[in-house]
Amino acid sequence: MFRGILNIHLIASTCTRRCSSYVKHTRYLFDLKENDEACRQALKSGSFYLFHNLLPLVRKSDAHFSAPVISAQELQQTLRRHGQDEQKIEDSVLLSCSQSSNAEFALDLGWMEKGSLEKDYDGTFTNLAKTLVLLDGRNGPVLAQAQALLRWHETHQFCGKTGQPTEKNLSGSKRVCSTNGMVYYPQMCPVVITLVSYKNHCLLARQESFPAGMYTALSGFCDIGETLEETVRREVAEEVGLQVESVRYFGSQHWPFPSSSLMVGCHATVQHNKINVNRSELEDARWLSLEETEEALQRNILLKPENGIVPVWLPPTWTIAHTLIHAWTQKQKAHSNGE
Ligand SMILES: NC(=O)C1=CN([C@@H]2O[C@H](COP(=O)(O)OP(=O)(O)OC[C@H]3O[C@@H](n4cnc5c(N)ncnc54)[C@H](O)[C@@H]3O)[C@@H](O)[C@H]2O)C=CC1
Ligand SMILES: [Mg+2]
Repeated sequence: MFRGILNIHLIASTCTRRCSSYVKHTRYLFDLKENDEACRQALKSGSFYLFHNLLPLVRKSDAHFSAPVISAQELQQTLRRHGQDEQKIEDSVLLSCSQSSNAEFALDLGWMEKGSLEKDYDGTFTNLAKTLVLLDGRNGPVLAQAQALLRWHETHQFCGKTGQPTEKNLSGSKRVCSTNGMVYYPQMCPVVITLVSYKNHCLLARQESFPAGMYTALSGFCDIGETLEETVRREVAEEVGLQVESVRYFGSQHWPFPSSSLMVGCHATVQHNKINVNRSELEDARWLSLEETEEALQRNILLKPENGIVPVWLPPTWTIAHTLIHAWTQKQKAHSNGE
């Protein structure tokens, strides 16, 4: 009894500590977003992810990529060494801040010479679409966020109404029209990603542009006026000719392609398994058994062909596609164990 109460007390105090540090950290981030002076101070001691014309700086080791984090001091030295104005650091956009209140930014050095920057930082500015699935841990989501935000700023330099320049606030959380004061905020397109299942099989598909052997769940952009459930039903009907029976929300993730999307993951069941693949949208779609899906989950990187065929592999563990498919296998196993 005493132990039980102690445990509850410990859980409650750990939660209070964690919750209060979360709140503190969130309030600090809010201040950096809104207050130019606070952000200017944070830029002096922050950490930076570097880009060159929207290509992130990465370092390769074996088959994996990681993104180097550059300190404000290192970045200032680089700018000085190349005879550049240190004020250019203020072109950065704020990404987040660590628990120790160290702010993280992204900066596009597209106006500088690419080769010499790569030499300075012992890395390469690489196509994110090609490296994203090879990035581990936190690197994938952070570069996805950074590229999407930098791209939004690059493509929103003028007001859509007056045609006059817009100005970035220091953190990059908005742009304001220099003449009519209209405020623009970074935007994301809602996209549904749906794992369709029928009994103990799930449906995976691929587009021609995917790396060889990579399959994933069905996805599609929401049309204006649609609910998420309506998008799920329409996309499944359009892409594989099936009628959805039930839809269940699973989770979400930001995705940087083609510009910036909010991926909304759903599970859906269908009434029968006879698919009619729309070849203008998909190269292939196929039902995988629980065992086949579990094997595919173990492979989350492009593999060498076996007898001329690349085995089915799935996006990496940190993607919504992977977690959606993994959750389905867990549920199937629990179901077959009678849980
Ligand atoms: N994070 C993840 O795990 C996954 C992410 N995705 C992402 O989902 C996104 C959408 O998937 P798709 O099957 O290609 O969508 P889709 O099935 O809706 O087809 C794409 C087409 O939709 C049209 N479209 C409508 N609204 C659009 C908009 N706002 N932006 C761009 N095109 C629009 C265009 O004609 C485009 O060619 C892709 O960007 C893809 O990278 C896809 C699978 C897994
Ligand atoms: Mg699609």
